[in-house]
Formats: sequence, structure tokens, C-alpha cells
Amino acid sequence: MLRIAVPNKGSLSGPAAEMLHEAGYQQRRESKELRIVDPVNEVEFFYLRPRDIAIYVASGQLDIGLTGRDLLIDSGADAEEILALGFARSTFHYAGKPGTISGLADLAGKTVATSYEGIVAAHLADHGIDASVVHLDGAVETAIQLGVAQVIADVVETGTSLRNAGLEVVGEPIMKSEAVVIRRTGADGDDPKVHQFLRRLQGVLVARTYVMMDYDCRVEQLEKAVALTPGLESPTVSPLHNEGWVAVRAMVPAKEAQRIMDDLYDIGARAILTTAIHACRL
Ligand SMILES: Nc1ncnc2c1ncn2[C@@H]1O[C@H](COP(=O)(O)OP(=O)(O)OP(=O)(O)O)[C@@H](O)[C@H]1O
Ligand SMILES: O=P(O)(O)OC[C@H]1O[C@H](OP(=O)(O)OP(=O)(O)O)[C@H](O)[C@@H]1O
Ligand SMILES: [Mg+2]
Repeated sequence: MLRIAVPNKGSLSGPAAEMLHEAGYQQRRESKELRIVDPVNEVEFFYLRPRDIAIYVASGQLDIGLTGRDLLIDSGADAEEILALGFARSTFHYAGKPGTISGLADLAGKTVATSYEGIVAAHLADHGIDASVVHLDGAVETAIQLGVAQVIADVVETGTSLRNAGLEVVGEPIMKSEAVVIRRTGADGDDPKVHQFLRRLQGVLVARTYVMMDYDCRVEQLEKAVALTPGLESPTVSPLHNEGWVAVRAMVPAKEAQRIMDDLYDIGARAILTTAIHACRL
């Protein structure tokens, strides 16, 4: 049975459960459940604090885990990222009161408040900056106003929390994060159960990113049409009953679907339809 760690709370928890559900796995019905077995798929899910997931996976007791890239790196645990999942996207930044800190060098001698001590200590050391780090569990934006630190280092998504606290980012992002699948460093890379799990999640990612496009066009326009919709391998082209016309079917990126439909229409394609993809194995 494959043993998988899933975030039990916070920003990762809802989207992770949704993705697993879309991939055909049974998920818990109540937020208090800490472990469930999906007997059909032979998977056991452990609902753990997102911060602890890399530690459990590194211990070898759990085969894989879903967590944030920043949490993985912060933990320093012996685990590695094997698939990026595209949700819980964020950047990690230093921030301070406007006009007080203009660049990294100004951090010297300051106190930095953060929930991600591992990332911050390593970043400061890499840049040869001598600053203190104070660990706070959350709401670190308030640390400056309350005099616990002169600088913070925290997750930024929309920037609303920083703006509300009257702070602005300092310098370039320390890192970019998103939800990721992890396994123990050097774990058996050929485990077929792990591969099947990853293929299912990749199928969800593709189904979320692409739509299926169908249209009819005249044979003379086919090369131009295919250039607009090259598909993943190559589009399917079938003859229509009316001579001189073909039907074309190809996957296209969902974000570009409307523009591609306009371009196809302009070159004479008609009956252009897009449909959602519910599941996929590439
Ligand atoms: N506002 C946000 N937008 C996107 N991702 C976020 C946001 N806040 C946290 N994350 C990401 O979620 C992960 C942290 O999850 P975690 O559950 O520990 O924190 P949280 O969502 O801040 O929850 P809590 O504050 O309740 O502990 C990290 O990978 C982080 O980058
Ligand atoms: O840029 P934004 O869209 O405002 O998002 C970033 C904020 O979201 C998270 O906070 P959360 O709500 O999880 O509270 P916390 O600080 O207590 O973790 C993070 O720690 C930032 O404070
Ligand atoms: Mg938080």
C-alpha cells in the first residue's frame, strides 16, 4: 500500500484534497480525520501539518508527500521535489517599512522575523550578512510595528498583507514556491505505485491546463490550421462527407483557446468547438 502525506490545514490543504479527488482518490470526509485508507487504489493517506510532511517523508515511513517547496527547503529534511503541482503559488520576500531598508546590505545588524528560519538563515549566510533571526509562528507582518524586528521575511501572494501592515518588499524574491510532491532523497525511483500516482496527478494538471478543440476546415487551409493547433503529438484529421473539407481535433492550452478560435475562424475554419478534458494520461 502506498503511504502518502497530505496537508491537514492551511493554504495547501483544500487544493491538495481537491486535486487528489480529481485524480480518483478517496479523501477524508471530516477535517478531524488524521488517516484514511483508499482500498480500491491501495493508498493510505496521512493528514499531517504541512511543516512536518518533509520530515515524515525523509524518515522513510511515508513514501511520498504533498507540501510547499518553501516548507521542504525550510525543513532541511532529506527529501526531494519530484513534481510541481501549480497551486499555492507564492514568493518569499524580505520586507520592511518604506525608506528604512533599500537593499540586502541594509539587513546587516538587523533582526529579521520569520516563520521560515531555515530559508532565511541560509540566505543570509550565502550573502555574508550578519543579522539575527527571530522565529514567529505567523502574522509576522505585525512584528515590525510591535518592535520585535526591523525586517520580516515572509510568504507574499497578492501583497495585501504587506500593504495592510504598511510594509514594502526589499530586493529580489528569496524564492518562488508552489505545492510539490516530494519523496525521500535517493528513494527507489522505479516504484511502479509511485509512478502511477504521479501519472494520475500529471493527468489532472493536463486536464486543468488544456481543452479539446474540434473544427472543420477546407483542405486548402489545413496546413495553416494545423500550425495554429499543433496538438501534443499531432492533430487528428478526418475526412468529412462533403469533399474538400476535413474535421480536425487537437488539444490546445485553455488560456489560448479564445485567441486560437478567432484565428481559426479568420482562416475559414467553422463549427469550432472547445470541450473540457476531465482526465488524461499522456
Ligand atoms: N496567501 C498564500 N497564498 C499562496 N500560498 C500560500 C499563502 N500562504 C501560505 N502559502 C503557502 O502555503 C504553504 C504554507 O502552508 P501552511 O499551511 O503552513 O501555512 P498557511 O497557509 O499560512 O496556514 P497557517 O497560517 O494556518 O498555518 C507554503 O508553501 C506557502 O508558500
Ligand atoms: O500576499 P497575501 O495575499 O496577503 O498572502 C500572504 C500572506 O498569507 C499568509 O498568511 P496567513 O493568512 O496564512 O497567516 P499567517 O501569517 O498567520 O500564516 C502569509 O504568511 C502572508 O502573511
Ligand atoms: Mg500562514
